[in-house]
Amino acid sequence: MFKRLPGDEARNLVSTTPDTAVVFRPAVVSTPAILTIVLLVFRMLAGLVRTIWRHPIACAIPVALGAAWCVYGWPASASLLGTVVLLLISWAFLDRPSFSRLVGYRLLAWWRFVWVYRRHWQPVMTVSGLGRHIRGRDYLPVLGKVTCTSWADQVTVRMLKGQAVKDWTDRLDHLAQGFGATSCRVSLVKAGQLMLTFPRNDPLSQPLPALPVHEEPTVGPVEIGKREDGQPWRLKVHGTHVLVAGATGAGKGSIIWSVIRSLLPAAQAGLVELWAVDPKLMELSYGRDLFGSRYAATPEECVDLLDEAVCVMQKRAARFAGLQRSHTPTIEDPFVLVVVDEVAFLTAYQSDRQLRQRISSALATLTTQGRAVGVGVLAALQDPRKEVMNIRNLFPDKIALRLDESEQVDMVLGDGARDRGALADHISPVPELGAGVGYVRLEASPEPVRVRAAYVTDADIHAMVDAYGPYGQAA
Ligand SMILES: Nc1ncnc2c1ncn2[C@@H]1O[C@H](COP(=O)(O)OP(=O)(O)OP(=O)(O)O)[C@@H](O)[C@H]1O
Repeated sequence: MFKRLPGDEARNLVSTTPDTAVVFRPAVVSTPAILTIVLLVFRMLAGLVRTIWRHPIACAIPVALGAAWCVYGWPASASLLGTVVLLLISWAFLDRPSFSRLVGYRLLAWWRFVWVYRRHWQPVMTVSGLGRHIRGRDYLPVLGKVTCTSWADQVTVRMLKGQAVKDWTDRLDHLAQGFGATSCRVSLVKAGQLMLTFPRNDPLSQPLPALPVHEEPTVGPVEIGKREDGQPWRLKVHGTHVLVAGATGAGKGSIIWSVIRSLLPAAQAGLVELWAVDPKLMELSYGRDLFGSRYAATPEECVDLLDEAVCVMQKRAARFAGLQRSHTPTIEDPFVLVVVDEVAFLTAYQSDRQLRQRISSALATLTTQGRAVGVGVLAALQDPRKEVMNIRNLFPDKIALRLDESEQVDMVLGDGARDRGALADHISPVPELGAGVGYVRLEASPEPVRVRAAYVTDADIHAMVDAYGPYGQAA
């Protein structure tokens, strides 16, 4: 691609007569005009066919208007145009979602393609270093299709040969600023092709109220909030263990309470048992009656409760051995969810070494062997460093809420998560804007997804205790 051009040889010439200028004249072969014209006409025709093929309706409208003008005169054409506009406006008023999907977002995508991305493509690529300017020629990544959703623009890009995804993830800020967005995310579509996501607005900027409790008992995945793409955020709790990491005030409580809230009907039906380990004596004590006797606060109580969970797990494992490899919740063998608020109080900050070791080993046993027999752990943690939580990798699912340092993002979500756009250290510390907002990795994709948990208020917890408290007493 970057073959040396004949002109470059001039600099390698050695002249034996220094006073004589070396003049290099490359041979010029003139292309016949007819060939250039044929090529241009062919390109125009190909472009026309491609446009008609891709946008048949958008092309049909100006053709019909033009035909009406020619055949019946301009008044007919103008009234046809007015009718089309009126129909579109009525459609937009009557059925906004279908109008947006079929017309609105397509028009917006076309406009953003022309006005934002194509217009700024060359300067952004060159300045950010993603394009190359070599010997007078620009080599730029190819801008593909632009698709608009309710909250973001998705832009497909063909990378330059030899570029890596990392070249792009290293320049997220350049891309976001260059195209006037607040952030940018990069995902690989297929070899050599990327999708850039530029949010246009933030659908998670408003706190979400607590979600209604569905009467139907379910062990999950349980709905606990909203994803950035507008879909419900469902968290798997049965058959896994979940670690929620977030700085103080990040909203860990909203995830814990949203999970508990959605499991209450199943708990009432006897399919789930909620066990609470609350060393901070703050978060879970608020709905203490929901846990009945399975509530522990002092370090001694906590270790006893965790040991009891290990005991339940081991008894089940002994019964299931050779008979079944996965757990289905039943009244005899309900799903046991051990909720631990601020797990570091029990592991890193516990001064009694013996207790600390017992707690760590109980947690490690539960997280390595519990999920197949229906014992899960949902733990919250402020500081995800290894010194504080050396078993964090035993939790298959992790949620990164607002974190203090950028390095902590990869500690929670795995290597490269921050490069791919999980900017958990950029989440606002203002509770209304950022509490409960975080990033998760869904099973189907390595790309981090931005989410917000619904906020379960103190009044909601009281109402939950009133409605489902008897379950706790009975447990
Ligand atoms: N999902 C949410 N949406 C909106 N606001 C929230 C949400 N979750 C929490 N908040 C607000 O943020 C404040 C702090 O939340 P919370 O106590 O759950 O944080 P935390 O991460 O548990 O902090 P800590 O570790 O200090 O206990 C709450 O008092 C509430 O006002």
